[in-house]
Amino acid sequence: MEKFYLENADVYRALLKSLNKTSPEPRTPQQLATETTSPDVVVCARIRPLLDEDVAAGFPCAVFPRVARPGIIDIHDLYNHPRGRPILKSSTYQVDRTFTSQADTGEIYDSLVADLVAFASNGGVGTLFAYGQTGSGKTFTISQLEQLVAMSLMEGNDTSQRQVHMTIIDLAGNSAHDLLNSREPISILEDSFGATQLAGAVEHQVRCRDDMMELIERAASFRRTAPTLKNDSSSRSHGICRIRITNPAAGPDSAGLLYLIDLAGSEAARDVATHGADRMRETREINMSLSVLKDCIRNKAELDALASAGRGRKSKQRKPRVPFRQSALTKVLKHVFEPSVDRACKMVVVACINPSIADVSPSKNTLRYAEMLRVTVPATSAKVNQNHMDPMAWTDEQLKEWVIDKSDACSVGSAGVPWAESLAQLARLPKAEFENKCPGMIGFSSEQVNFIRSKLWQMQLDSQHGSPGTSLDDPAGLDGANLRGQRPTSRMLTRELNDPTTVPLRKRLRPGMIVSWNRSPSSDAGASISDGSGMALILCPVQNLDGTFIDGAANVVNPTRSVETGTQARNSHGQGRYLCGQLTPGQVPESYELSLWHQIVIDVDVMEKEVIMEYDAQTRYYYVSL
Ligand SMILES: Nc1ncnc2c1ncn2[C@@H]1O[C@H](COP(=O)(O)OP(=O)(O)OP(=O)(O)O)[C@@H](O)[C@H]1O
Repeated sequence: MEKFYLENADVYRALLKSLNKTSPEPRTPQQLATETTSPDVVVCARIRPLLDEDVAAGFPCAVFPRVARPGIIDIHDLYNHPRGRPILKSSTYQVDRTFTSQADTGEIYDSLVADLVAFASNGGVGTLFAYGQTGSGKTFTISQLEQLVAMSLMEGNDTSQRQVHMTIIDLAGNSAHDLLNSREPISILEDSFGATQLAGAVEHQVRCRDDMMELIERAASFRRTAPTLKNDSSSRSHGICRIRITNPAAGPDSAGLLYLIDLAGSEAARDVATHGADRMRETREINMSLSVLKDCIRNKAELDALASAGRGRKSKQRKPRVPFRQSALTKVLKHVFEPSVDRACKMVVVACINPSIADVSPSKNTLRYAEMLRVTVPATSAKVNQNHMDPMAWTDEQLKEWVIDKSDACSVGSAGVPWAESLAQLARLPKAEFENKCPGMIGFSSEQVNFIRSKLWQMQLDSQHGSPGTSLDDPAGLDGANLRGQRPTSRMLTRELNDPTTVPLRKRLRPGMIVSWNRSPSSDAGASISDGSGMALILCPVQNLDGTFIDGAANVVNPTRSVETGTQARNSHGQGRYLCGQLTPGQVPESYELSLWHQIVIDVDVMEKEVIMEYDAQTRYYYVSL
């Protein structure tokens, strides 16, 4: 085939010239107007330049990214027509971003990886995969990105506060080796807590950029020498660099992970032809692990999209399964793929392409694989879901409008809203990153940022649980006044910060809401409950109770009488009274414990306001967040 390409190189160039004038618009994968690609998985292609040896061999370039349509790539192959002159066979592929042969690795870093680093620094899990055939530039890309990551991680402003640990391994089939420890074999095990452990791998703490560079270089030298030791294993193994970033000041929950992965690639047909049985088995194993990886990336993105749309629990739609246990590679990446681990994850896939016509076939395979990783999810648009109360259903424009309205009092115009993320992404950011993004970029105080975040979640929860204040006829609900063009003044914003809702409390009461309440001095209810916290979690309206029952203070509760106020209920159905669980002060300052066994009936008349609290899984206490 190579001989055919070389003999017909001039014919090929002439055909390309005529194609520019007459070729029809190539077909691109269709996407419905109501769909979008997953915001958490970005798939891009990097086309490396033709190397000197490619040029010397005389193979022309066959891969052409479209200038006017970023993300679309044409591959023009030369087909040996049995009855006449060779003809062009063109195929078109679509990815999210294309980096042409002129783009340097810094451009990839700035547009895709810098975000992942910030994300991991704030407690998220960021993963970058480089994929492509042998010689397409995976190692070139990953090693330069590792150096740029080292520079940005170790030269940032807050290096004194964070701790960075690094592990680099390579994985061939089921056998793994520590590249920072003389290729010592390691095991991939699941511990009794279900976490994947790289047993035997040494995790190195890095304190400065030089430390990190030295480790990167050490790992690279072990990969580089491997081909002579182990039959070209550099291209037949997955190279995994794991960077764990912790910030002791922010607590154990703040630990983030950044994975930079140089995937074993598909091989050119000319290389496969000379393979023996062992090498063919290796190739099969690689293909299997890449196929499992594809399923994991796709299904995880679909699961996340379902969760973002708030349909995870209710929908009867079959939930995609993430088969991460089916290969050693995805087992190592359990943090990324396990659905039960509700960690925010972002992925970037760089498909590396060799542009030479001699390699069109593997280049097409790489781009086909890249296209399969682009997951189409329902667009979070108002057209798809008309529930205005659910911020997850807003378009980016609606989110920005809402934030601009909120930020009016801070003199920030539309240009000041910098988020590239959709709300679905934004709301799922780790809290620290959400806060990092907001105040620095749009001039909000930390109190205002907290308010915005709490409010977004409050609105989303309201919309899912169908709270009394939510209706399509009254989309204003909690915030309609501001969304409908009435610009908030700083006084309004301050008032909202104190009282986060503009709809009366009694209209918004719902199970799960925490309220503060004022116990009347005449009340005997709760007398036996030590030190009432003045806060309670609403369980259900009293009228939902069946007959009388005994509360936590041994009072007999009758749906028609109020235990708390001791007065007759406003009507015979017991409306206006709620069975609540008490929140009592915890051991840690400013923490509260939910005591469900301390149940009490509270009249709405003595409820003061909603309190937004956050649950901390480590201490098992609630903390007031607003
Ligand atoms: N963007 C680029 N600009 C210049 N040279 C490049 C670029 N990408 C790759 N190269 C060169 O191409 C050659 C092959 O690249 P590299 O070793 O990174 O490929 P690979 O896909 O990792 O291969 P393998 O799978 O065999 O490890 C190297 O000589 C590298 O310097």
